[in-house]
Formats: sequence, structure tokens, C-alpha cells
Amino acid sequence: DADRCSGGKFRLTDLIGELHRVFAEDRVNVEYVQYLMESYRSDPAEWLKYAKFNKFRYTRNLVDAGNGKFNLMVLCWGEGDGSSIHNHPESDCIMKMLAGQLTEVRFAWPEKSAVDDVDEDDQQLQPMCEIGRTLLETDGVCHINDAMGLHRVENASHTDKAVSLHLLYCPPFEECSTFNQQTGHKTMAKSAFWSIYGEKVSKKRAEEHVPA
Ligand SMILES: O=C(O)CCSS
Ligand SMILES: [Fe+2]
Repeated sequence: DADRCSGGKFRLTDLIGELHRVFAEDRVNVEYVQYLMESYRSDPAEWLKYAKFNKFRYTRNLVDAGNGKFNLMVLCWGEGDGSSIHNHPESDCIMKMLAGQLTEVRFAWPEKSAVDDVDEDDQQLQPMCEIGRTLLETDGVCHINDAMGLHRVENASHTDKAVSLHLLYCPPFEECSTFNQQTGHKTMAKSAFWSIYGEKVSKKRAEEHVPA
């Protein structure tokens, strides 16, 4: 585990190896997984190959498909890029900053499950706190799952890009629900990869992609 690597550096490859070992067990200790993610010190030389930006929106770049048990991803956020308000179906999401800053705002679930396109009385989503939490590279990890609520993550900087490392498990979901903040209406959204193992995904493959 990370201590064994304390003599040397706990590299991205050590993190991946240790995650494979942890997820081979029946039960996953989320505190230990958080500790492993916290133990990784960002080294751009290790993750630059995954850091592919798209000028129109943030990108999701698969680093490791975790034998189907988890996805480890590098997300690249241009200036002002942000996610929709979304959930993490049956999954835990643990994220940390590799470069730059992101702001996270959490929202309570809408009371009624305002389903797609049914003209229910609108219900604005309520942020759980006045201002978003700013995540810095020096911070620990941010952990969320559906029991904790929904969130929106964005790069509020107009001058700096941001790169974050996300661990999604079990199982890594291929789509999630996104929510309109004003109406609470829910829409399903596909969680596609911009690149896989450092290779840009062709448009064709993006449609049929299932990680190897
Ligand atoms: O997976 C996504 O696209 C959401 C990034 S914030 S956890
Ligand atoms: Fe998220």
C-alpha cells in the first residue's frame, strides 16, 4: 500500500496497482481508497499523456478501467468549463486536483423525482451551501455519492485550466442523471470518454466504446 511506497514515490502506477488489489477484495474500504487517492502526489510527467483538452467542454480521459470494478480518469477543464448538476448512480466518486482549482457546489435531490418532460410544477434545486467549495491541489480528496446529494463541478478561473483525477466505482457508470437547476427536471446523460489510455477516441468508437 502507500506506506510500502513511502520509501520511494507513490507513483500513479503504484496507485493503480494498489486500487486493483483493493478492488479484488469483496468489500471495499472507502476510507482506505480515499487515503490512497490522497497519498498520490500530482506529478504532471505521469498524467500529461492523459490530459487532452477540448476547446468546447471539459473532457473525461480514461486512465484505467479497473477490471470493470472502477474507472480512474483524468478530467481536463478549460477556463470557465463546468459540468451539469449530476448524480453518481450506485457509485462513489472520489476526486482530487492535479492542477489548477475547481469549485464544487452540492445540491439536495429534488423532492419529487421530476421526470423527463412531464410538466410537473417546477422545483428549483437548492444548493446545500451559500458558496461552492474550492478544491485546491494541496487539498485532500472530495468524496460524493447519491446518499450525499448532487453536485456541479466547474473551473471558475478565466485564466487557468484545471486537471482533476476522478475515481468512480462500483460499477463505473456509463450514464448519469443531469438536473436543470431552475426546474429540477432530470435528463439522462451519457458519460463518454474523450480519450482512452492516452489515445483520443475516434467519433465512431465513442458511440460503441466499452473499456477493454
Ligand atoms: O464524470 C463526469 O463527467 C462528472 C465530473 S464531476 S465528478
Ligand atoms: Fe460528479
